[in-house]
Amino acid sequence: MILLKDVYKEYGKKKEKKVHALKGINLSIDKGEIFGVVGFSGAGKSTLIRCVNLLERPTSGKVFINGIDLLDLAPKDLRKSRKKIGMIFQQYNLLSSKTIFHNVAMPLILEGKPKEEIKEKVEELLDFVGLGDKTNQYPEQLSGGQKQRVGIARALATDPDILLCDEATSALDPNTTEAVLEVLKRVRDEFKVTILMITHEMNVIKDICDRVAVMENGEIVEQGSVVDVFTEPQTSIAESFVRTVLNTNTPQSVKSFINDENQIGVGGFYRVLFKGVSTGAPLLSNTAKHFSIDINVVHGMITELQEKPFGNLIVFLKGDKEEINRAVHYMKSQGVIIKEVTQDAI
Ligand SMILES: Nc1ncnc2c1ncn2[C@@H]1O[C@H](COP(=O)(O)OP(=O)(O)OP(=O)(O)O)[C@@H](O)[C@H]1O
Repeated sequence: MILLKDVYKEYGKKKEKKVHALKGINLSIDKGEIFGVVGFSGAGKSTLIRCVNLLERPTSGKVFINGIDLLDLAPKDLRKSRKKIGMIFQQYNLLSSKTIFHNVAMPLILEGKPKEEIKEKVEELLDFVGLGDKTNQYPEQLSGGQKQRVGIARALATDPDILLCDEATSALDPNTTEAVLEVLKRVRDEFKVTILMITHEMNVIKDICDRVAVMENGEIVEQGSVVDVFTEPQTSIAESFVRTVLNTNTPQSVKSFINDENQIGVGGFYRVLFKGVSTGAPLLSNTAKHFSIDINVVHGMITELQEKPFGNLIVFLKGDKEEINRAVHYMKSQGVIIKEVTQDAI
């Protein structure tokens, strides 16, 4: 559906002033997927999303949409392909002097569609985003979340296959963000639209994305399913983003309590990750029954990822090393991920 191959983007002409905004991006996004790109300011996210519809032309590389390389197209064919790519923006980009109806109708008016067809389509879209009663109002009369829903309705007017979301919820409060994300989920489910969203908010990725790529300094440094990246981030930057929403670290007050080895005894700290079904099993009590070890739960959290439970526990396994190894082996066989960690890493 969306395929970026070795995409580079340089800004600036003079050698000493060149900015290498994208340095060889390879990305493949499937039809009907919600794909998130996260990164700090300046990582290259906006440049990346703007290269997908050629608002920015890559310096080199290829951009395939539905198997067609956009960079090979003549201007007329490019305009046609672009109609299949909708976009929504952080600042909504609505026309303040036009009504909500007119804002959503604009792409269809520009296409020269008949009035009746436009009316039917716009009303249907405004109903879809829950703003059927706002048709005659003006953007300034709406809240931020409502404006963004108008932006979504406008982007859907040309029946796109792809929706690009550029920090679409960054200006919104958490409740409004949730409502807009719900609409985006329905856009994917009901219209089968593929969604590429860039954000610096990891909670947005957690709430609606199927897969995520982490960008740093013009490169994708990590990508994978949301469950994999959240549960086992491979890079420190991915880990720091994950920590902004899943605080798996043991609070300092608990850490100082267990600082004294005499209090905890001989053994080791382990991080236990439960994904999906394994979250419901009474694993710790079974392990304590079967092996001569004590299990002390130091810290724990349970949340939901991709509508499945995910648990992260820090435990101290106390006892004979051989017995602990056998217990760890048993827990692994029950489908959890368990790793010994140093006291500093809990
Ligand atoms: N039109 C431009 N001309 C020159 N440099 C640019 C231009 N647009 C972006 N850049 C530079 O390219 C790099 C990547 O910028 P980009 O806006 O893509 O990052 P970003 O991750 O989207 O950041 P933010 O979250 O702050 O928008 C930055 O160093 C930026 O200064």
